[in-house]
Parts: sequence; structure tokens; C-alpha cells
Amino acid sequence: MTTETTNRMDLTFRRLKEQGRAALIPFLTVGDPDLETSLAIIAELEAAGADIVELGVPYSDPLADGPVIQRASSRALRGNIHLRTCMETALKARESGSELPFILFTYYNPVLQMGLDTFFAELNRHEISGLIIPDLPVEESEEMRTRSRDAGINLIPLVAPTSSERIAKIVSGASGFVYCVSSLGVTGERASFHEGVDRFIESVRQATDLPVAVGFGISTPEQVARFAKICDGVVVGSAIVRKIEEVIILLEDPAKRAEGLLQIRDFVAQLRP
Ligand SMILES: O=P(O)(O)OC[C@@H](O)[C@@H](O)c1c[nH]c2ccccc12
Repeated sequence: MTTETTNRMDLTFRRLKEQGRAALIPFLTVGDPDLETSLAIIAELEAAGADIVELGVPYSDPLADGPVIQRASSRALRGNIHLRTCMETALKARESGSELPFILFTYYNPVLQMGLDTFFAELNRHEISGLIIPDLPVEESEEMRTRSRDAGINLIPLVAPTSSERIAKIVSGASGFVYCVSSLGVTGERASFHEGVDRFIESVRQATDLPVAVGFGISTPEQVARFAKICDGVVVGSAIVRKIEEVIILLEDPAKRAEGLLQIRDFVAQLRP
């Protein structure tokens, strides 16, 4: 791994800080509805102003995901998408000229299946800047943190509103950014967030010098703007995955594909802080 790739994410946050802007961080499930379309969608996300993209590895038991992302995973798994193909998507996007830093979002089981040595070697080869593993067992996190650091990959910790006394422990040794989960429960658009979420985010800011991003439930320009005022990044997943689901019929029709992609771009562009 060249440290340049990891710096790609750090440089992005640094540039945005100079511009006084928070990062817009979309999430998509790779392979939904197919790999080639995911590549086209990544290009639309970049054109719409995304600053970093989370590439979700579809999984059969996405325990932290709500129905929208669960459905996206099921669609992608029908196309036999797995961890390595998701990594390859990052490299293909790079080869197509994408400047985006990519975060690989995966549950832990596919990582174990691949084996840690191969996993980190493959992350290097595919120019992945960051890693989110929502179900990483605490007893494994030390080794993953060490391996990530040695590989020059940002292992991004998730901090929940209930983590209060563990925040310092969770963020110590982290890199890239700290991901504040805005609400308890699973992913999915929300009209409101955990009571005291602003105080929670502030407490995370006090505990780390890293950029702090927030996700879970954020789906409208107003919600993005609200959190962009107090964070360095805002993650939007389900709302974008739902838009992809809504236009899938267009994406799968060669005559209407461009229209479908444009609707995704427009949806994301209006979210941008
Ligand atoms: O979908 P939402 O509510 O916009 O939340 C972001 C989320 O999609 C993405 O960051 C993510 C997808 N699956 C997850 C599981 C755990 C934590 C985070 C995630």
C-alpha cells in the first residue's frame, strides 16, 4: 500500500476543512443491481459532489441494516457479488479516472473467510483508503487495528450514542475519521434522531483530533445541512440506495439507463452541504 492512498482520505478532509465544508459520504451496495451499474453510479456520485464513497459488500445477514439495504444486499447477492469483486470495483473506478477515496464497508465474516493476510494484501492492491466493519468483535479489534495501521488503511470506528464512557477507548488508535451513529437501531431514513445527538457528537469531538462524521437516518438536504454544521462529514446510505431501487427499472433498460443515472445524480446533488 502506498501511503498516498490513505492520504487521499486525509487530504480530502484537509481540503474540505480549508473550504469550511463537510464531506458528503454516500453509501451504496456494490452489485446492486449489477457491478457495471455500480461503477456507473459511483461516477454519478462523484459528479454530484460526493467527497468519499462507502462501498458496501453485500452480506446474507446484514444485522445492522434496515429493509432498504437488506433488499439491496439480496439483489446484489443474486449476482454472486463477494468481497473481492467489491474491492475490484474500487480499482476499476480508479482506473476510470475517479479521484474519490473509497471506504470498504463489510461485515466481519467475509473478511474471516478471505483470511486477514489476503484481505489486507488485497486492500492494498485495490487502493482502498478506509475500512468499516460494524460487527468487528472487540477482542479482534486490536489485531485489526494493528494490521490496518501497518497496511496504511484507515480503520474507521463506529461510535454509538450509548458508547459514552467508552468513547475515548474506541477512538484511541483510530485513523481516517470517527463515525458517529446518530441513532440506535438499524440503518434507514429517519424523521428524528437520538435525543441529545448534538451533545453526543460534541463529546466525540472532544475525545479526538480526527475528523468526525455522522450517519444513520440522514436523508434530506435539511438533515445534511444540520449535521454539516457540527461535523466534518455526513453519511447518507438508505436514501440513496432507495433512489437506486426506485430507478432500477430505468437502469436495466438500455434506452432509459441514462435517465435513471441522472435521477441518482440529481438526488445526491441536492443533498450536498
Ligand atoms: O442507511 P443510513 O440510515 O443512511 O445510514 C448510513 C449507512 O447506510 C452506512 O453507513 C451503513 C450501511 N450499513 C451499515 C451498518 C452499520 C453502520 C453503518 C452502515
